[in-house]
Amino acid sequence: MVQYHFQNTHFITSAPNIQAMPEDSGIEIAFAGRSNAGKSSALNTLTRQKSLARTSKTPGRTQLINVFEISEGFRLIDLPGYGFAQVPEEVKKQWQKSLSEYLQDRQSLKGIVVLMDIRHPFKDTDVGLIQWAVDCELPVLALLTKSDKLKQGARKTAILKGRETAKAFGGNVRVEAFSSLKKQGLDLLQNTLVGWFDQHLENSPSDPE
Ligand SMILES: Nc1nc2c(ncn2[C@@H]2O[C@H](COP(=O)(O)OP(=O)(O)OP(=O)(O)O)[C@@H](O)[C@H]2O)c(=O)[nH]1
Ligand SMILES: [Mg+2]
Repeated sequence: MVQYHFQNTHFITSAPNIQAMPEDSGIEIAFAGRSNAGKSSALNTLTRQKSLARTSKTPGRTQLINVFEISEGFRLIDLPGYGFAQVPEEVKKQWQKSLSEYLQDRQSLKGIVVLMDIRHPFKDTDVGLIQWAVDCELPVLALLTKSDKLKQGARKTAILKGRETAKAFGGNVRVEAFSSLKKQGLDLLQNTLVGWFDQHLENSPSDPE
């Protein structure tokens, strides 16, 4: 059985496009979501590292495809955030292009964590991304982030509403609350990724050992 030591995750590269990424083999799980949703923070929480992925109060911090490796052949990808208006049009175009190329062409992509602020989840682009992943038969973990920003009652309501929304996608979409600040949902995130990794190892034993 493979042990995944998330705390050993290290930075590999920041790629402007998929050509600049490591060889397309092994298993990759991508963290996607709107700018400022908490993708980089979630990666840091998952890997128990303060500043593995750069976080920022300013939306649009992650403009490149950041590649991290847990161990050989097991990678986590911090994708550029979408949906942030205050970026020059040219820059925006370039990074949306690298994002869609990555999602469409990357063979090693085996699961997507879609992060959405619990206070305003399931915006059009989120919905489009989740539906796309479901259509490609990729499993999706939808994390409602910054759950510490809501009181318990409102948090529960948001989760239930999110799960109701997720039913419409018709695929393997799980919705859970997450807080990097409070470490809420951390075990769930970790266990889900381990499940995805293990499933792919079972299906293709020639993949990484
Ligand atoms: N209260 C609270 N704030 C959070 C949490 N997670 C992230 N934040 C804050 O939200 C802001 C954005 O976080 P990032 O992790 O940089 O967001 P991102 O999705 O990587 O953003 P881009 O790289 O711009 O796409 C930062 O100010 C974080 O401190 C959380 O669980 N709770
Ligand atoms: Mg980021």
